[in-house]
Amino acid sequence: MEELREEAAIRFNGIAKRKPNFKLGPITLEIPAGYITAIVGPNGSGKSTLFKMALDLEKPDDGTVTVLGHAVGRSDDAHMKQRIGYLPEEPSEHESKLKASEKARFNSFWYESWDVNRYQELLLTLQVNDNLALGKMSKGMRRKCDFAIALSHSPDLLLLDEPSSGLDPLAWKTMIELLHRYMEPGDRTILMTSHIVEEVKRLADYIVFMAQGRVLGVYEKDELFSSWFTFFVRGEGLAEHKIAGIPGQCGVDSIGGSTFRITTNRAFDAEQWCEAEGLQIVSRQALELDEIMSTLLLQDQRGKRKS
Ligand SMILES: Nc1ncnc2c1ncn2[C@@H]1O[C@H](COP(=O)(O)OP(=O)(O)OP(=O)(O)O)[C@@H](O)[C@H]1O
Repeated sequence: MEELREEAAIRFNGIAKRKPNFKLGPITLEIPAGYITAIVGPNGSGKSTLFKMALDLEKPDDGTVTVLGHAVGRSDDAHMKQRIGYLPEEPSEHESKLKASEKARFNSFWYESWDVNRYQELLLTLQVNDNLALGKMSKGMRRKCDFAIALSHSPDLLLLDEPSSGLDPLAWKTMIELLHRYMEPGDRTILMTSHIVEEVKRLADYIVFMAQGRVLGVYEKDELFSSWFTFFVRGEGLAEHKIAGIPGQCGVDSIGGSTFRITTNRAFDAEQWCEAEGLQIVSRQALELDEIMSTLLLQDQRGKRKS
C-alpha cells in the first residue's frame, strides 16, 4: 500500500473488528491533514464502520485510532470531539421530533466555536427552513439541515458519510462549493465516503479503495487518473504472452488480428515500453473510478484465490 506523506489527521493503527458475517481489518491507514480523502468501495465493505471507530461510536476489537493527535476512546477526548463535524449516513431517529432550530441550539451549547451567523448563512445558502421538525422534512431537506449544523462550529475535521445522498443536483452543486470554501484555510481535513464518481473526482485529493473489510489501496487522485489507462496496442505478429509483459498490466484481451486491449496502472512506463518494443498504441483511454475499482477487486479476488 502506498504511504501517505503528509501529517495524519486520523491514524488507524492495526484496527480490526469482527461482527456476525463480517470481518474488518486489520487496517493501518493514515488520513492526511489538510486534504480531502474519499473512501470508496462496494456496499458493506466497512466504510461506515471505519468512520464510527474514528468517532468512538464503535470500538475496534484490536488496534487503536488517533484523531487530531488524540487517542480515541479516552475519557479526556472532549476537546478533540469539539473539533470534529460529522454527517452520518442515516439521520438519527431519536432527533426526528426535534425542530432543526432546536438541534442547532443544542449544538450551540455543546460546541464552543459555534457561530450562529455562519449557521444562518448556511441555511440561506442551502435554502432550508429550520423551523420544522427534522422527521417532517424531506430526505434532502434534512440532509441539508444536518450538513449546515455539522459545519457551523467550523470543525478542523469533517467526517461526511455519503454527503450528497438525497440531494437534488442544485443542492449537490451548492454542497460542493461549500466544501471547497470550507477547505480554503488550508489546515482543515475532510474524510468522506461516496458512491458518486463525479463527487469523488470533484472533491477528493486522496482516494482509499475498500472491499470486504480491507483497504485495497490508497492513491493520490491526480496520480491515479494519470496512471490507469486502457491502451489498444498493435504490433506485427504480436502475441498475448509478449503484450502481457507490459508494465503495470492489469488485464489483456485480444480484439482480433495482432491488436490487444490492455489495462495498465503505469501508463507512462507502459507507453515507453511499447515504444521500445516497436508497438503502436492505436488509442488510449483514461479509466473511470468505477473501472479502477472493478479492476482492483478482480486483482484482489485473483490474489486471494492464489494464496
Ligand atoms: N450493527 C451491525 N451489526 C452487525 N453487522 C453490521 C452492523 N452494522 C453493519 N454491519 C455489517 O458490517 C459490514 C460493513 O458495514 P458498513 O456499514 O461499515 O459498510 P459500508 O461500506 O459503509 O456500506 P454502504 O456502502 O452500504 O454504506 C456489513 O456487512 C454490514 O452488514
